[in-house]
Amino acid sequence: MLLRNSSTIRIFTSICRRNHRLIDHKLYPLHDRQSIEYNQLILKSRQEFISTGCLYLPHFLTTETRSNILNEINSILTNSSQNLYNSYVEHTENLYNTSSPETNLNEIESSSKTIIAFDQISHESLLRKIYSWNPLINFITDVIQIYPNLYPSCDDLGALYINIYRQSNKLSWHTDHSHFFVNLLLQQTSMSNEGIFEYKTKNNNEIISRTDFQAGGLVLFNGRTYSHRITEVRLSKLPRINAILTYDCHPNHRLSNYVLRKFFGRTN
Ligand SMILES: O=C(O)CCC(=O)C(=O)O
Ligand SMILES: [Fe+2]
Repeated sequence: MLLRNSSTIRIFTSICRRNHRLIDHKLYPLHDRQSIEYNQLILKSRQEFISTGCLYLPHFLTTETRSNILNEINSILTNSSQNLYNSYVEHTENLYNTSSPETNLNEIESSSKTIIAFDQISHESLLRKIYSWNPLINFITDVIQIYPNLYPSCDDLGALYINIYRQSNKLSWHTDHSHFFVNLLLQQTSMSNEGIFEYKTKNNNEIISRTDFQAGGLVLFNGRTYSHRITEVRLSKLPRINAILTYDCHPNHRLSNYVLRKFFGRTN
């Protein structure tokens, strides 16, 4: 019995250890929630998130993890590109609003990108491992401190998805429903002023342009309070690629059919 228990613990520890090696665990000791280093990281991260609405953790993924994930994505792109959804959305500043007859045409923006939905990402994918890795969920819970618990979404399409911004793609100014989104930066464009994440400060006086963002970083952003956008990719042959990880305070979170149709072009 003792033997079985200790071998179960060994297997469990080795799975956890393998997962924490996917990220730069020396810089970000998410696996060691009791440590002083972890608590210092929470204090610093929370301060950045609360004061600016944007927490940026550079070099979050190891170079190897990022390149393996990009290989996974390239194989999805070559094997199923005709099944991927090229989303084109017209929207007001609130991305999720149904446009009403009263909407002034000048207020309408448009956005376009290619999306790889959750059900198109393989079950063995490293992205899925990172998405459901409990230390990451605990870390986000500890930084945000709005909800006692966060859970991976149950949505078959929107739980975890990949955005690809190619030439002429962009995401116009908008705010989100959710208090936060988690964004893994996987590839930046080859042009320093294209496919850039920008947001407005609270009183909309200033636009912050995050030209410092690099592939491999993790971003936690308060998209409900701060209007944000991705600038157009014009000349870059290299698309901007990023993954959105959706967590919610309810364990049974799903997107509405309206949102699914709008963003994924289908409901299942
Ligand atoms: O693709 C991005 O980096 C931003 C995504 C975003 O703002 C959104 O999906 O609401
Ligand atoms: Fe957004």
